[in-house]
Amino acid sequence: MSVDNERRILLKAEGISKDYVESSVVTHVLKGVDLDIYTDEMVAVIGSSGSGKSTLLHILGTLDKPTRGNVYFNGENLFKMSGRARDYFRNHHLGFVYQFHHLLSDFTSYENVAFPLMISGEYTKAQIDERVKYLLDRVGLGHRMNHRSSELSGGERQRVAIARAIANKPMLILADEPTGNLDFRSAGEVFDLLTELRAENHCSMLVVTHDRELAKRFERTCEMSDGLIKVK
Ligand SMILES: Nc1ncnc2c1ncn2[C@@H]1O[C@H](COP(=O)(O)OP(=O)(O)OP(=O)(O)O)[C@@H](O)[C@H]1O
Repeated sequence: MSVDNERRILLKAEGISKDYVESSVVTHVLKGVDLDIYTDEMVAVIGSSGSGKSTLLHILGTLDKPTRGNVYFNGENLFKMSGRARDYFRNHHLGFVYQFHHLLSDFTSYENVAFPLMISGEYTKAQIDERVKYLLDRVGLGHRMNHRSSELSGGERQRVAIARAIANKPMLILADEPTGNLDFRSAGEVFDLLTELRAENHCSMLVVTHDRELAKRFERTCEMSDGLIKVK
């Protein structure tokens, strides 16, 4: 393996804590999580319901701020950036997949995948058209391009959501129970697709899940419990 192909740390989370305060009651959800994600790797964070997996994913994805601790991406402290720089970072380098697809239901598959490319402002209309059609074909939905997401099955919606997450060629995909809402067969197909596209794009992927069977399919699994990651 040449030096260029060696894995290096892409994302480093250090001492991440998150407290929620409601009616003067403080809940310490995360209590100092440390986590490294390397380039071109797939990691699962497993933990029971309420252990703080989604909270951690939101913080790593800069959708929420930690109470204490830092997140570095390629060595840069994400929470020391300006809000605008963080938005740019999120739009250009991260892809998100959620349990409930989060597609815009009145828009077509084509439009849902095209939006992140249009927002980035870095592609011509012809480039967007080529990429969207390629991705929808790749996830097996070339024939559903002009269907609204409300007209698709759960598995099909999740495949559109994967195409959308990968559209901008992100360096890291963050997925929150990406197969949690699907039956056994669709879940397997969606997971296979996610792993194939991740490998083709050489990006990293962090999946949070409570599904131990799913977690077995990862190169590396971390266990979240009592607000900490116990096994790295
Ligand atoms: N905005 C909030 N305000 C107050 N408490 C919150 C908030 N968001 C999450 N929590 C609490 O933080 C804890 C962790 O929630 P989180 O959604 O991160 O867990 P999870 O491991 O992803 O659970 P699940 O697998 O059920 O989705 C829960 O006890 C939840 O009630």
